[in-house]
Amino acid sequence: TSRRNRQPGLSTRAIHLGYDPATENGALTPPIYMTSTYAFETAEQGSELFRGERKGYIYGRTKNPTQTILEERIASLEGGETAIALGSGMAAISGTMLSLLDAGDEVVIDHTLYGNAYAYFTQALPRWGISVKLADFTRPETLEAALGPKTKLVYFETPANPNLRVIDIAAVAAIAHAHGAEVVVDNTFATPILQRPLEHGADIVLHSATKYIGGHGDVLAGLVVGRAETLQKVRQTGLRWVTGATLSPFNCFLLLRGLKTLELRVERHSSSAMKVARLLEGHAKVASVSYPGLESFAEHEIAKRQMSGFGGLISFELDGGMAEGMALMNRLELVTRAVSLGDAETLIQHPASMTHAIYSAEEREKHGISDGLLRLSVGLENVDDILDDLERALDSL
Ligand SMILES: C/C=C(/N=C/c1c(COP(=O)(O)O)cnc(C)c1O)C(=O)O
Repeated sequence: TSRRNRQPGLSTRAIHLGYDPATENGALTPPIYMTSTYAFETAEQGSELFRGERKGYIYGRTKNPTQTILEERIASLEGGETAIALGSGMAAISGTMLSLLDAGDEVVIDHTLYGNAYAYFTQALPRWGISVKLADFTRPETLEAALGPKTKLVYFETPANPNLRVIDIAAVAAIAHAHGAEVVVDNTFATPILQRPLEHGADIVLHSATKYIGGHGDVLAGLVVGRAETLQKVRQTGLRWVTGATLSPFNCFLLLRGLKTLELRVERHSSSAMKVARLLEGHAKVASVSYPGLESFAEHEIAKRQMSGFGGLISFELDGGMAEGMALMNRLELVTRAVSLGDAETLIQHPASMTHAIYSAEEREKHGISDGLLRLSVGLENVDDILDDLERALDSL
């Protein structure tokens, strides 16, 4: 397309969209509005704001000018109408579900989710009369079978935490929409740089912005993107009085800062992860490697079609299973033993006893989360240093 009518790129929008320094004394970076409440010029204007007859700010729990810029930017990057920032990824999930679901509703979830998301759906929602069914979303026929007349929405992650399973968003959306169910996708692992679920038919996309979007291991946050009408419900109920899980203006500033380099960082995470995956795939001590960029990866074809890169997460297992996996983790010197992901630091963790310990052993077995599985978040260090640390530790086993 000619230069004139092309939409600005992802990084250009992440750096500039929704903020004009001229409106803030020329300040190049958006001010942090550290205020919990806003003065009304007149009593009538206050009442009009509450009635929604006037645009403006009332109170920090649901809106803040720094937060507004962040919400406009992430909505643009994901290709959605509007977005909401919340206090964590779990707040984004619970704020959305508790706004959209009522007792008696059903949801269908993929069987591989982040541990606490899995617990939320299988242990929390049923307490409020919302029934949850599981299906293997990589096999659409099992999803079809799980959908019923009361299914309000389907929920999944792709790539999924922790084994990187890739799900065909468009295929799932076609089946869900045929049954009148909405599609909610957790896009934490890929980020809008590598995939935009709304473009494939999803209705809502959400993030643990704690990860790649913050990108520096220094903020916990969640983001939800979708149609204005749906998100209004999430803001006015899920955020405002169901969870009250407000994100601080300072943390909105940290996410705005992270967004500026998101594309750059995701490209580096991905290129380094490809090299690390190749090293692991070729090492005698490694029994299996799951990385969407490997030809050997089960859903490599879908990943190639659906994603513009393969991300920074790798999961793998050693011949010696869990015991050898724990030994490997303890012998690493640069790679850091820690949960979370998407940080500048390369992190390694053991899902079965850490992020997915909340699954029962049989659930883990059934859902492809083996006891020996390790999950590696490849960071931004010079890749040769990451490779050397892994190879030296592996060779020493
Ligand atoms: C320690 C946390 C990890 N993950 C979290 C997470 C959340 C929940 O996001 P908050 O942690 O509440 O921001 C939501 N969605 C996905 C795909 C996630 O991986 C972890 O796996 O290492």
